[in-house]
This record gives sequence, C-alpha cells and structure tokens, in this order.
Amino acid sequence: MDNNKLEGVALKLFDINAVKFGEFMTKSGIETPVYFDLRVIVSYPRVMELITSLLCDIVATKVKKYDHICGVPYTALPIATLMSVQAKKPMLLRRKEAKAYGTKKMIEGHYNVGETCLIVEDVITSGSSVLETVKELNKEGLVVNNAVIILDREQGGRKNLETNNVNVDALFTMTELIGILEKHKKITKEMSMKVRNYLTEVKAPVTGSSEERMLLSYEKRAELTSNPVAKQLFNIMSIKKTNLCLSVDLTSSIKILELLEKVGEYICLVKTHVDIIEDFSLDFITRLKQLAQRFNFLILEDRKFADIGNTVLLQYQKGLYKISEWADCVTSHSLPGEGILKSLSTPCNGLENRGVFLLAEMSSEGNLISPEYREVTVNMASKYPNIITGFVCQNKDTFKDPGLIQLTPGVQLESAKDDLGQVYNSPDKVILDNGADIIVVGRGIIAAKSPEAQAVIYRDTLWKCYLKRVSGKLE
Ligand SMILES: O=c1ccn([C@@H]2O[C@H](COP(=O)(O)O)[C@@H](O)[C@H]2O)c(=O)[nH]1
Repeated sequence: MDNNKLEGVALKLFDINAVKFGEFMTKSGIETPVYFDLRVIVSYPRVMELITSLLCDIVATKVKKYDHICGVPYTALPIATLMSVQAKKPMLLRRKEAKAYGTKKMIEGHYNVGETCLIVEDVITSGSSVLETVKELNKEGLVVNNAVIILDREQGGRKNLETNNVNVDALFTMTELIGILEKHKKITKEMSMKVRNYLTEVKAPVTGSSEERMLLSYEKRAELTSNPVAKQLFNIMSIKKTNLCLSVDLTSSIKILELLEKVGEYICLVKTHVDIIEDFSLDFITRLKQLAQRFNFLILEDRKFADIGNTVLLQYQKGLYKISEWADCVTSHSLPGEGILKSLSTPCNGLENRGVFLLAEMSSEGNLISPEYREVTVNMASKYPNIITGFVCQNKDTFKDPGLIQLTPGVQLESAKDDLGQVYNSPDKVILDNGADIIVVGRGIIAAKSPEAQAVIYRDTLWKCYLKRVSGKLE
C-alpha cells in the first residue's frame, strides 16, 4: 500500500475533525480519550476518493474472490458505493428496518444463493455492527468471508469477526493512526501515550462468549436483541441509568402503590407476586400500570409457571389475575418441557410485546437445578427467541447471547443468608464476576427504614458496577 497516501489520509482525517482527542463520554457513560466521527467525510470528496482508492488497493491484494460489495449502514454506504463503481463489482444494500409495505426485503439488489459478499465498514470496535450485516446476508444465503474497514479501534472487533470466519483488513489500526499523528506533530507524545494506555486498559470483548455480553453496553445490546421486551428493558436501563429491579413482596396493594410512588424513578423493572396480595383488585392493576407508564419501568409477574402447557395458558390468561393482560413479562420454569413455552407464546389479542424470563438457576441453598438442567433450559429457550427475554440465573456462563438479559435475584449490599435458605451476594460479585444484567432486590429495600433512600443507594451502587464492567477495567 502507498504509505504516503495513507499518511495523507490520516492527516486529512485529523484536519477535518473526523478524529478528535480529549475527554469524551460515550452514550453509555464510558470515558474515552479519542473519538472518531467518520460521518463527516461525505463533505470532503477528495478524502472520499483517497479512502476508496486505498480500500480498493487492499481488496485487490488481499481478497481472493467476492461477487458483491455491501456497506454497513449508514456511514460506510457512500464508500461502498464508490468502491463498487471503482472495482466494477455489484453492490447490495442492507436495510436497517424492513419496509412496512411491498417485499419487506432486508437486502436489496440482485444476487444468487451461495454468492460471496465483501463488507465495507468505517470503524470497528466490538465488530457487532458488521456481524449484524453478516447475519442479514447469511439469511439470504450469501457468504461473507471478508470485511474491509477504514479504522480498527483494536477493541476486540477483529477477533470477534475472525471467530465468526470473517477476515478483516483495515486501512489503519488505532495505534497506527496515532503513530502517524504523533510523527507529524498533530498530537503530543502525552496524548499518544494516553490513547495507548486506554487501549491496553480496555479489554477486548469476544463475540459468542459470556465475556462479550458482559462488556457490551445495554445500549448496544438493545440493537442485538430479537425480543421486544428485552429491547425495551435495555433502552429503559440506558435512559434511566438503572439496572435495579424492585421485588415488591408486600401483601397490601396500597403499600405496593405507595412504595412505587417513592421509588419508581430509580427502577427499570418491578417484580410482583400477585398471589400474595390480600386485597388484589383490577383497580390495583390499573394504578400499577399508570405508575409504570409515569416512571417508565416494566412489570414482571414472578409467577414461575411450572405446569403442562394447557394449564399454564389458563393460568396466564384467565382466573382472577389475568396476568397476560398487564404483565410485560413473566417467569417460568422449563421443567414441564417445551409445551410451556408454546403456551406462553400463543398469540393473544394485543399481546405482541410479551416476554418470558426462564429459570435456569435459583438463588436458594440446596436447590435441585443441575448443570445439565441449566443447559437443556438454555437450549430449549433458543427455539423461542420471540418470547424469551432472558434467564433468571446466577452465573455468567449460563448463556452467551448478548441480546438476552441475565436477571439475578438473591442480592443485598453485603453477602448473607436468610433463615429459609435464601443466599445473598453483593452487587460487585453478581455484576462483575457473575454477569448479572438486571438485579432483583426485595427485602434489601422494602424492609429498610427508608426504602426510598435505600433504593437510591442500590441504584447508584449497581449502576457503578455496570459502568466498571463495560469499561473493561476489571482488576
Ligand atoms: O432464584 C430465585 C428466583 C426468584 N427469586 C425471587 O426474588 C425475590 C428476592 O427477594 P429478596 O427479599 O431480595 O430475597 C423474591 O421475590 C423471590 O421469590 C429468588 O429470590 N431467587
């Protein structure tokens, strides 16, 4: 590759503010000393031309065979278009959302099953955006072996893609780009060191492992999930900056509503056991739903269904509680087999956005769930991606899919046990070591002198642990 041309592009990117240095906060609250915004390059035709020609050079020498070019939406689309024209290879267009009318195709353009497609992307961090595009192309029977990238942030993307059989070639790694800018005195030695230190501190997430799930932000995971309730929860957590689920194990509906008035703003999810409420009424449900809307949290009925499909269907939709009409999600055992998931996914008027947390483990001492049971549960869930929101579990290795949520009960500020077998772990332990995404706290808050003040303490402690986890700066 022409090194002068490459250095010229690096300097140009700096001049046009496509690369910035300082103290930046990502949307999910993680600090970074360097920020890339390659969206601006469309305003600089000469930069576009240079980048296209360098990427085409890489492809000509490194990629053996490809039939199509596809850019990852949106920043890479103009570059992919220019490359397609320069290399005289047909382009495919990946939609982000299917059209509401017509063909509903996600990939536009003419192609045949078994043909190969080269992917073009501007920046890779974890590589998940490229993988989303790979997934869509694979669904159409297209094969992806290669991706060309303008900048590799060296934060695990290359490894993730290679694990998924996609070979990566980049114009620059972050280290190379920093090196050029330092050499040409665009940035100081100190700034260059700061970025290098940041790179060594930030651990690389690996796709397909529980580590990747733990290192990805809730924001990013909202994009990766196929379950509408999980998406809503990831979004609520990102917006409200809370991963606290309050378990309102109280027997008076008035007390539950009073408590939620005080703590609603600190939680992303409320967990109920409606069958312990002594004065249950549908008016209580109406008021609960109003609070959920006002404070932007979802409702999980911890029903722990465990019967044959037909009975569960009746328990879910009928009886005194009519759970399916108000609970955004429910918990269920996998013990009876797949029938239970079939019944919970039975279409019912207006209930498209319902979710299920499947119990893969329990927090109580001496429970009978074995590692084999846990594994079969997770495999069973994979056949029902539309309704599975996540798992109630205690361990990070229970599942890998970053689109699913680990809901972990048995949490108090200090590790402890109650007299009836409940085992409590600390926030550090469950989030940093054990992979919890949403943390269920019951008596730790509701039995406190001031539940409101205690909810704030839990919200802040749990969120800090999450930020520490996604920053990758684990000891
Ligand atoms: O394995 C499990 C599954 C569910 N739970 C429920 O969570 C809350 C925990 O309440 P604490 O007062 O914080 O102990 C409770 O409603 C359980 O039914 C669980 O603890 N363990």
